[in-house]
Amino acid sequence: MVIGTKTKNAILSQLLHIENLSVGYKNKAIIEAVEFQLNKGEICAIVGVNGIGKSTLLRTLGKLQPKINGSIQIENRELEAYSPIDLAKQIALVLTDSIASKNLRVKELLALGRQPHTNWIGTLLKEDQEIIRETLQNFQLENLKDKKCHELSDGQLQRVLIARAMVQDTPLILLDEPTTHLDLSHKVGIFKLLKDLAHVHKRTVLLTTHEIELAIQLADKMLVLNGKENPFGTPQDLISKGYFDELFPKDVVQFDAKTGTFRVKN
Ligand SMILES: Nc1ncnc2c1ncn2[C@@H]1O[C@H](COP(=O)(O)OP(=O)(O)OP(=O)(O)O)[C@@H](O)[C@H]1O
Repeated sequence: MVIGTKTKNAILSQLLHIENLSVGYKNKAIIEAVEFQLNKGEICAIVGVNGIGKSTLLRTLGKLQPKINGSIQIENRELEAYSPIDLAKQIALVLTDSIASKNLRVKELLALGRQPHTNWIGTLLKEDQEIIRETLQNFQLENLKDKKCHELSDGQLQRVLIARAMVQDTPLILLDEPTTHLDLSHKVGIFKLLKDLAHVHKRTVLLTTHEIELAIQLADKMLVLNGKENPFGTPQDLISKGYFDELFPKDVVQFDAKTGTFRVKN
């Protein structure tokens, strides 16, 4: 079979390919038949009501728990085929609540992010030091670099964790609710930072969030977990097909397709 240039380019730019995926616990599926693809340099938000399975899906994509069925491919290779060290070069995981290392200083946490690229005793080469220095600068963290992580505000800690994902230098970054506990301007700040990682630094960014209105404005693609068809597409595409109208009970909130916002029903 001869593959056309267009198809070849599509395969080359595709990073994540999910087919007929079921995730859950002890072989009991919580979310089924998830299908989507993400290209290099795209940002995608996973949304859905409390308890629908957003974190479970993200953890499965990060290989923190096994899938139940279907296929997860990164760079055309099944997730199961990656060794832990190879996977750490493909995926950076940002899970705010589980940071075990809050006693570390910011610069030490960032240095840990280089681990997949350093030797077994974790010696940082000049190049690693330079990446850390540049990232501290780009994320406006220079004045915080000697602070311990437990001394940071939620917004600062979130920026540090994303910076660590950046120094890990992986094509895919997965984040579980990166804007929880933040005020609106810091939520927007984090979303814009992530959009920058995708569009400027060409990382593929996949996050779970309850900030549907921000995601509509700032994400390239969205996956709406609704427990039925779990639609995936551009925010505009999903709006025009009415998927946000059905997300919450209509007698509580109503979606306004013109403004892309939810209104409280009186
Ligand atoms: N370790 C576990 N064992 C069994 N069931 C679990 C476990 N963790 C979560 N669940 C269940 O899986 C379902 C999905 O949970 P999950 O945390 O993925 O949802 P979510 O969409 O991220 O929710 P939220 O928006 O509230 O954070 C829930 O019914 C939850 O009770």
